[in-house]
Order: sequence, then C-alpha cells, then structure tokens
Amino acid sequence: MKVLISDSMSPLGEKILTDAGLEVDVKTGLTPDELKEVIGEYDGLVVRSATKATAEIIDAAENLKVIGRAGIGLDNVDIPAASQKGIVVMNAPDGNATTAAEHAIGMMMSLSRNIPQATASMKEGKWEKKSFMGRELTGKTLGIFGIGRIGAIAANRAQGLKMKVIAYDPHMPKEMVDKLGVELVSVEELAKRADYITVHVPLTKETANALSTEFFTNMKKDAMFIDCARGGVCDEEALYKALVDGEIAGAALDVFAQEPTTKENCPLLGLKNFICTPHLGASTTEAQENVATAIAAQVAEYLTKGVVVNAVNVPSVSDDVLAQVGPYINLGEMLGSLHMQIAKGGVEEVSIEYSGELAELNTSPVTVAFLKGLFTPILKDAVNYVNAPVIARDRGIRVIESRSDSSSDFVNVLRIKVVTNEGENVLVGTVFGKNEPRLVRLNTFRLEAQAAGPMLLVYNNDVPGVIGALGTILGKNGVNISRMTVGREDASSQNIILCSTDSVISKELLEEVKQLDNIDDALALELV
Ligand SMILES: NC(=O)c1ccc[n+]([C@@H]2O[C@H](COP(=O)([O-])OP(=O)(O)OC[C@H]3O[C@@H](n4cnc5c(N)ncnc54)[C@H](O)[C@@H]3O)[C@@H](O)[C@H]2O)c1
Ligand SMILES: O=C(O)CC[C@@H](O)C(=O)O
Repeated sequence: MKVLISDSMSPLGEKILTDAGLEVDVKTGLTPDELKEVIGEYDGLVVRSATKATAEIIDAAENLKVIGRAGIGLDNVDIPAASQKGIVVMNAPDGNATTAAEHAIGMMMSLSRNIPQATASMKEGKWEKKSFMGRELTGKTLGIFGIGRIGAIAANRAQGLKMKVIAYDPHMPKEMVDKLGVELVSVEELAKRADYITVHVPLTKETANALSTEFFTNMKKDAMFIDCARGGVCDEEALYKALVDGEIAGAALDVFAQEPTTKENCPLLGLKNFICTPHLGASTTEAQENVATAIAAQVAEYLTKGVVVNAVNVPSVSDDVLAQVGPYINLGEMLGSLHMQIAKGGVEEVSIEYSGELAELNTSPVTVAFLKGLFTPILKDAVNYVNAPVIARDRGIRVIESRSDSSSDFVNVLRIKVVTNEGENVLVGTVFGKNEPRLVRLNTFRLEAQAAGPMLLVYNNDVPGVIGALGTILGKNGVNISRMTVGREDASSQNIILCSTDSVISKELLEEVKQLDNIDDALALELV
C-alpha cells in the first residue's frame, strides 16, 4: 500500500510508515492540479495544514482509504466528501498543546518587552533604548478565553511567572477550573480585569468574531491581546480599530482569518503595537515529532490492520458491531449535537437510557457517539470517537447509562437527559426502518422529525398565522425550507416548529424571526 505525505513533517512519521511495510512518497508543495493527478495512486494521505483535501481531490482519489492530519485542525479536509467515499479521516489532537501554550506565553513576553520591535530597530542600525520601555508580568492578571487543554497549560505557565489567572469558559464546570487555581469569571469581567488576554478556543458558530468591539472596549487601555488559537475568533477589523484608537495597548496574533496573511489582506500588519507569527503555534521540533509519530502510527494501524484510532468520521468499532448499532450511532451523535445547541450553561450530568430491542445490544459505541456529538459544537476537531469519553471525564461530567427492555411507543428508544448548571433538557430518539433516525421528543414537545443539516427551531404560541409568517420571512431571505415538523405540548398553547433549511440561518435572519408575532424564541442549528 502507498502513502503520500504532502506537507512538511518530522521524518519520524515517514519512518513509522515504512517500518510498517508501507511504501511512502514525500511530495510537499504540490499544486492542487498536481495533487489531483497523483492522488489516485495512494491508499493513505498524510497532511498538515497546507494541503487542501477538497471534494475535487477526494473525488479523484480512487484508492484512498485514509486521510491523516498531523495536528488538530481539519479545516483543510472536506470531511463530508471523505465520509461519502468511505475514507476515514483522523487527526492527532494531543501532541502540540504544550508548544501552542508556550507560543502564547512567548507572545505575551514579546509584547511586554517590545522584543520584535526592538530587534527590527537594531537591525536598521538604531539604538533606541527610550522607545522600548516595557513592563513586568509579575503580579499582573492573565485572562484566558477558553480553558481547555492549551488554556490550562498557559494558566500553569503564567502562574509560574507569578501572574494571577482568571478565565472565561461557559462550558467548563467551576470545580474543574478551581482545581487549576484559576478563577472562572464572566466574559465582561475577563475583559475588564485582565492585563493580558490570551485566546484558546476553536472556531465555532459561537466563537466566530466573538472577540470584537464590545470586548476590546471593555479591556483596560494598557491591556494586551494575544490569539494563538484560530483565525476568525477575533474580529480583525475591530482589533485594528481598538489598537489605533488606543482602546488597548498591544496585540499579538499567530492565526488569521485569511492565511497566508499579508499587509494587503490584513492591515494589522502595518501597526507598530501589533506583533505576529505565521501560524507557528505548533511549530517546534517536539510538537512536530509528537503529531507526526502519532498520525503515522494511526495511519499504519488502519492500513495494515484495519484498526481505527482517533477518527472523526468513523466510530472505532468492529464491522459486526457497526452492522448492529450503526443507525443508533448516527442517532446518538445527532442527539448529542442537538443537546449542546439547545443547552444553556456548562454540562454537569448526562443520563442515557436505552429501551426496547436496543437495550440488548452493545450500546457503548452509541454512548461514545452521543458524547462526540455533544462536544463537537464547542470543541470542533479536538473531539473524536476515541477521546469523547475522556473529555467528559476530564470535565467532571457524570455519564449514567441505564437499560429497560420495555419501550412504550417505539420498538427502540434512546432517551437522553442532559443536566447543566442552568437547567436540563430531555431528548428522545428512535430509528425507523433500518436506518432512519428520528427525533420524537424535545422536552415536553412530541414530534417526529428528521434532524440533520442546517435547521431552525422555533418556540411559538399555537395560533394561526405563525407558520405562514415564518415561511414568508425565510423565503424573502432566500432560505428554502425542505422539511417542517410541528411539535405539540399536550394541553398547552405552546408549539415548537423544526424546519430543515437548504442553507444555514444567519444571525441577522434569526433576529428577524425572533421579532415575529407569537414567536417566543428561535435557534439556528447545524446538525450532523
Ligand atoms: N496556533 C497553532 O498553531 C495552534 C496549535 C494547536 C492548537 N491550536 C488551536 O487552539 C485552540 C484550542 O485548542 P485546545 O487543544 O486547547 O482545545 P480544547 O478543546 O481542549 O479547549 C477549547 C476550550 O474552549 C472552550 N470554549 C468553547 N467555546 C467557547 C466559548 N464560546 N467561549 C469560551 N470558551 C469556549 C471549550 O469549553 C474548551 O474548554 C484550537 O482552536 C486549536 O485548533 C492552534
Ligand atoms: O502548523 C500546523 O500544522 C497547524 C497547527 C494547529 O493549528 C493545529 O491545528 O494542530
């Protein structure tokens, strides 16, 4: 079998693949056309972030069985296109966390002591001691936006520098953050109290442009901002304005909305109080060895033994188990994704009840798929079919499974209650026929909905005219409804409407929907 390594990577990865008996070609810097021409020869493709495994490339990949990403981010891989062709997509989410946290700390020190600016000045033949007055980190407050793997390491390193650390992470239970010696605060408090802010969240629907004018305006005028997570989380236009208007004192970015980044596509590069690196957060020998060896071992395991590890699109189960519980795996993942998107607050407990015929099957892959679905909207590529239960444990989330051989309305029922620090939701699903997952209850509302893709969930009064008004406003905005289900609450005047739409509902359109008469609330959902 042949594997193509198409981005620069530690040679240790190549060695692991060849030692496993695979033929390996290393061809970096291929143009999309060149890659398209050669990809048909390969059974495995190993990438970092430069190679774009688009639908077109995947379509031309006649023999491809696996795509491995040395690192976390899978923004460069068209996962639905790969899944459709039965290609397993896997990543190595653990190997570069320490390196990325150290980069953020390095940025904080560089900003505080003007190291990049002073280097540039000396190289121009100047000796400008007075222009580069810095300040100490000792005793200052570091604010961490997103305290997962990397945020926690950054907190620990900052504590070693005698800084006070505070964090905002609405999905992290307070007890877990307390254990790190970090104070969990609201987003406003984070902005107002911190002398430095460092960002460690993935790019999701919730985090896109989350750090914008309001956040920068709340920051202290002498505070500094660092983002080594993902381009698009920070609103670069708002950051530019905050730096120019003196709302904050300095900023450092390693990641950008548009990469590669130039002065033309990012005016921040022209500012004196802005420093940057070209997405170097994971670029150390150690991190690259970690991710290259991890992904090479995973790809080799899959190609030589059929064992799936850390896949994001295929559960790690045998074909026999998959044949039995495959449809429930899809149902579980959908219910997980829906739960997280309707939940308010940090998840504390999950109760999963398997009833009917389903209770007699090996349901552990369904529980794992539920947890993967639950975490994906907030953690994106950092969660897979292997580490989802570990993430639940690390977040102190109790997962309780139970079985009952009777199910009242359907042959098989999956009933899941998720308790957060702000309330709870119950979703019930079943599988119709051989493979048709259905949502049959959303809290007290009974319905029968195919829940997949972009959707709109509306809570409304059960009065005439609501559906018409909703259809009109979506139609006016060019959004086509492909399916609509109404869920009723017994003996109540409340309904829910769940629409499948051909495109994702924008924030602006969602606001318009919420303003309609007799609509109490509306949520834009993106389901698996
Ligand atoms: N610059 C680089 O080269 C580089 C290297 C490695 C990782 N990264 C990126 O760093 C980011 C963090 O990685 P990680 O391994 O720590 O991920 P992680 O999944 O362990 O942690 C992310 C944290 O963000 C929190 N979060 C999610 N939505 C949030 C919101 N709206 N507000 C506040 N917090 C929120 C989550 O609860 C979680 O605790 C990822 O985007 C990853 O891709 C960048
Ligand atoms: O340099 C890289 O490979 C990107 C690193 C990081 O953003 C990741 O997604 O793991």
